Amino acid sequence: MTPAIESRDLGRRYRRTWALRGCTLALPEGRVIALVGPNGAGKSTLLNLAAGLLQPSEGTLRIFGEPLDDRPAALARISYMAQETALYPTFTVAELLTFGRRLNPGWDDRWARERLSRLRLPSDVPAGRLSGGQRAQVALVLALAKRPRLLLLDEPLASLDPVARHDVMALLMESVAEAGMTVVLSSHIISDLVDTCDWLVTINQGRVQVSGDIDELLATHRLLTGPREALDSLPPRLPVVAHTVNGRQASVLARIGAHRLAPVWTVNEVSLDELVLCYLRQPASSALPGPTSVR
Ligand SMILES: Nc1ncnc2c1ncn2[C@@H]1O[C@H](COP(=O)(O)OP(=O)(O)OP(=O)(O)O)[C@@H](O)[C@H]1O
Repeated sequence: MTPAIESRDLGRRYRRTWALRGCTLALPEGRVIALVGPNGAGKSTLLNLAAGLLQPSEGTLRIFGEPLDDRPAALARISYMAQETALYPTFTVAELLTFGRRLNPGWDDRWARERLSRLRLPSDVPAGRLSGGQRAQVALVLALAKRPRLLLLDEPLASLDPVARHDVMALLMESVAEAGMTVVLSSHIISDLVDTCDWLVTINQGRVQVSGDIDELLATHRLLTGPREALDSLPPRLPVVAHTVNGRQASVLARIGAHRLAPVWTVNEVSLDELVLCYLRQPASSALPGPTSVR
């Protein structure tokens, strides 16, 4: 299957600083993809490149198998909700809908109106007077009404209270189930994404560390605990993501695969939170499967 997003050695720099470098990825279509990384990791840069709002400084990027271009037909397939929810503050919700309808050939006006009224979002109030949560919901409805094949969301939950977070995610998941689109959403809080995403990308200091199916990542990573002397007995080729030594005890997060371990190790499953945290604490660790790994 052609990946939704495919990049090879993609990089973008601002003057001398590389915001993203050596990014080789193949993100499958039809998935809800979590893009996780600390502040300044390069998440927005990658999303802006995928949305066609930034040009690469090096490398290539394909969306649904085609190089990015700015023809209306190509851009119509992509919706992007940027970090600072960019709704024109003086426009009412009704005016924003009209705006969207006029600009987007595939606009689903009936769906958007029905959804806004179900969410009890007022249509005659200027966007600037809505609460942060309401603005996020309106922005998401607008992004979805375009009927995109690829939806890019840059920290859609930032600054929302728990109820608004829940409502925004519920709206998103309902729409994903209806439309079967590909969604990439960034966050630095993995717990927001655990229940919704099925593919994980971690990005750290401008580099992609992990890209993989979440179930598969959880099935292949294990947390090992044992005496510190046993560290020397670990298989030499075992991919170790991180290890810590506390007194006489060692803890190791490793991508186990078919490796056999000495019986001194206690082997436990790892949660997605723990897995992400370990990778993000070790910028040099990588478990990136190659670009051909899409199934
Ligand atoms: N317009 C710009 N000019 C100069 N440097 C920039 C610009 N935009 C981003 N950067 C730098 O590029 C790096 C990656 O930034 P980016 O916004 O992509 O990170 P991020 O992972 O989205 O961070 P956050 O979680 O804080 O939003 C950072 O070091 C940032 O300072």
